[in-house]
Amino acid sequence: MSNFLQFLGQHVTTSFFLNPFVLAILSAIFILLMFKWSSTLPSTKHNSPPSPSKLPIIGNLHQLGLQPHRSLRFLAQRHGPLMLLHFGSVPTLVVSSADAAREIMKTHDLIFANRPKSSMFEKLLYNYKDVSMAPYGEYWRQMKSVLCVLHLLSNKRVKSFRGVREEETTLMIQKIKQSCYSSGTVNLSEVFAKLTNDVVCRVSLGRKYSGGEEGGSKFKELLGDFVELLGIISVGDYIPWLAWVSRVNGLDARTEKVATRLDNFLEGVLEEHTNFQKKARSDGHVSPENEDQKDFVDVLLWIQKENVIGFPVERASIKAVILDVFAAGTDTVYTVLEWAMTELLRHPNAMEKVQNEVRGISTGKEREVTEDDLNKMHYLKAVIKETFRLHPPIPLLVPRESTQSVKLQGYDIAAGTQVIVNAWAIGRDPTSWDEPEEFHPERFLTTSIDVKGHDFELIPFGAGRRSCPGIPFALTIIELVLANLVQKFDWALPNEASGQDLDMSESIGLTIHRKFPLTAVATPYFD
Ligand code: HEM
Repeated sequence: MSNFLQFLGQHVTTSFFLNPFVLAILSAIFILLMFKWSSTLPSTKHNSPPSPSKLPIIGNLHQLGLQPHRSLRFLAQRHGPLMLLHFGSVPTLVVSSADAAREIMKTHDLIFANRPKSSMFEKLLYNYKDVSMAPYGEYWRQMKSVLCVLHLLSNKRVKSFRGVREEETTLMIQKIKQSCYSSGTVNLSEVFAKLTNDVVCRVSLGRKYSGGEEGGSKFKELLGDFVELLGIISVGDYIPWLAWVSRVNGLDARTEKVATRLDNFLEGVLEEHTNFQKKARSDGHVSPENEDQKDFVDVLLWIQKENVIGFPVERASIKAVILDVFAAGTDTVYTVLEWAMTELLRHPNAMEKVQNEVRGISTGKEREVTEDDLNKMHYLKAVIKETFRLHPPIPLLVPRESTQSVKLQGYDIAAGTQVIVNAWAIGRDPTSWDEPEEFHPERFLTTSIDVKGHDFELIPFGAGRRSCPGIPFALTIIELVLANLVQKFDWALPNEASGQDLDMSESIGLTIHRKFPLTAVATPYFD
């Protein structure tokens, strides 16, 4: 054996390797091995989406301005529908076309199903125990599909609140009539804010907490603080070593105070419900017929007690879900009503058409618009869609985050990239819409495009796994209120102003409503 090795050592190294045929084979094997090795290395050529130039430390934060949806559209017009920005140290992909949004929310929906962390949401929503900001995973899946979609926001449950919607709409109409007779004008923004707040309070907590009722003004003020804080970005989220700023400027203390006050309030509500249920049981008043009178807290406590969904629901989860409903369901609905009436006042032709349609359909003895009539009101629905297109209440939707690297339209997107979809810019994209800046509800009479997340040109409620579960809840109340307003009154602007004089400035924050309240003159139609 040792002789053989010696032989190899002497001869194979010389004559064998000098053989041209062996040399050719060895070279081919070497090239193949090199090719295979290089293809297993991470690609050094990373094709990032185009980026505007950035500043040290803050990145592109200075380019967001007070109205980020407008600033980001401006940047996208120069850099393209997929654009990579840096918010401090956080890479942020900005999506500004229907095609790019489809890639994120449909083709690669699973990869983009996470939400980025936010210290504000963490503190206010019980460490992400809610649905909207919960990280993607089993907890979120159970809470959303079983709890939200099946038990709280199902069509059946939404229908069960029909009485609440109709009562509150009637009260709103009475209030408008009173305003007409007393001052001649109506502050519609105030009317819509009260209406949505009262409906959401009754549906979720079982009773109203607005001015006049017990604890009302305190809760309203607290809710205002809560929604305002959700719209504030804590600097430490984007520049971690500056997290101390929120401690020094009082933001942390304010957030903790609001979180504690909200928790005390919700504890009181839960206690009240538990005592009420105990009493009802001991009085023998619990029966399946009561199902229709259950509010969200009742349903959640029942699910917790009976272990209906197969996993334990913590008390913190119940409180976080209730806060989600307030955060997601009040300002958004009120905003749509405010912009819809603004646009109708600016466009008398559209106002006349929608009035004729609604008055023509609800002609019964009582002349009441009922929810059964709404499906026949195609122009009304077109007005609402057009309002969503021009004024999506949350113009940049709710941010997503990628959980793994992915290629999008030829660009490499790294895992952990924050994603912002500019639904406002997509709704005004001239490649998808004719005369995109014009309010033109007729465009929806000849197309099947809807707001429900299947048509990426119009995605005010998002799309895919993380899309909004509150669409039936929101649309039913918006349609009912708008139909009643245009049926029961003729509308004009104060001092005979023309619609085109109406100030269209937008507020700042997460939900974009009018900067100045909408005031109008209402003349009762039937009196
Ligand atoms: C006009 C009214 C509303 C608008 C424009 C709206 C819009 C949105 C948007 C843009 C998202 C994020 C979607 C995504 O990431 O793809 C969302 C999520 C959500 N919305 Fe709404 N929403 C409205 C009403 C409501 C209502 C009334 C409720 C409940 C009563 C609700 C509950 C939620 C929840 C729980 C989520 C989180 C879903 C998840 O992360 O899986 N929303 N909404």
